[in-house]
Amino acid sequence: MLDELLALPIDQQPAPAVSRRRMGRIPVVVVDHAAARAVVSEQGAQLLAWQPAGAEPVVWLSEKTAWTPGVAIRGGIPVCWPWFGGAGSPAHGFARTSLWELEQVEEEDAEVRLAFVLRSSPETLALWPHAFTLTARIRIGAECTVEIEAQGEHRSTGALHTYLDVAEADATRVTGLGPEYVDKVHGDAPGRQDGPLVPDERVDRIYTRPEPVSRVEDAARGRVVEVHHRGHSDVVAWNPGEELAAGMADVPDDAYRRFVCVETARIESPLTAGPGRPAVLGTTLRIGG
Ligand SMILES: O=P(O)(O)OC[C@H]1O[C@@H](O)[C@H](O)[C@@H](O)[C@@H]1O
Repeated sequence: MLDELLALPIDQQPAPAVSRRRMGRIPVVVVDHAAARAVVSEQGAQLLAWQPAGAEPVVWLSEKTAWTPGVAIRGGIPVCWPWFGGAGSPAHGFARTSLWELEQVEEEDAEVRLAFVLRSSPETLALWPHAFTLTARIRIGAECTVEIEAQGEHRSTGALHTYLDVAEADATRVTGLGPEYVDKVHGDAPGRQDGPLVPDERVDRIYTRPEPVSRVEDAARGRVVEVHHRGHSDVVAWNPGEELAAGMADVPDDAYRRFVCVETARIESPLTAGPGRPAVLGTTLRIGG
């Protein structure tokens, strides 16, 4: 998928290692730098692919993504804001299906930095009655960071909904999630985590006392990916499992075995922005030892 995106015709070249292209009618920014290759969708300011030099791709992107403007893209790191899940409509907020503005492109020796902005408009005010400026800063290099900063006067929930590519979910262990969770598969029942999470069946959990770093140990590939959380109150672990995945038009039937979502989230404790006090949520992916 990354190679396919990198091969799209170029619309514009804002920096030597950065080009703007189009996947269907969705504009995307392609980074082809010595430190890493990556693709970011201008719809949603959504990282779609990140491959540090010498490594295999780190995030999962569905090959059944529709690439239809206004329809959520399945994979990468969707920015879910200003609400998490079904707290409003559309699910996971409007940020992921809105077209953002590419505001900044900086190319350095070690990384490329992109900034995207989404501002309130009559369309967003009809869905959520608050004026806001939401900035997404994305750093692409040996590590990858996605950070959102919300300005205005409001309370919001949200998540950086990372889909991590794993060779075999059954042989994957996720640690650092903390001892307690709310189990969305079983009617929000409280649960206790003993040892690592192995996503070998449907999982939909909000971990409410997570550690600052989650580790995804992909035993089949012999790789560990660290997810460093910043500004979060919760971490969500999600995999649809076989039955749910079979009913999802944008997920190939067996693909639920090849990803696990580890999401940096603010759910139990909303993000609060005020004058001169923006609210920030960030996630950094790093290949660990
Ligand atoms: O299908 P969507 O809207 O992208 O959501 C995917 C999943 O996202 C997770 O964050 C939620 O906890 C799940 O309940 C949800 O099913």
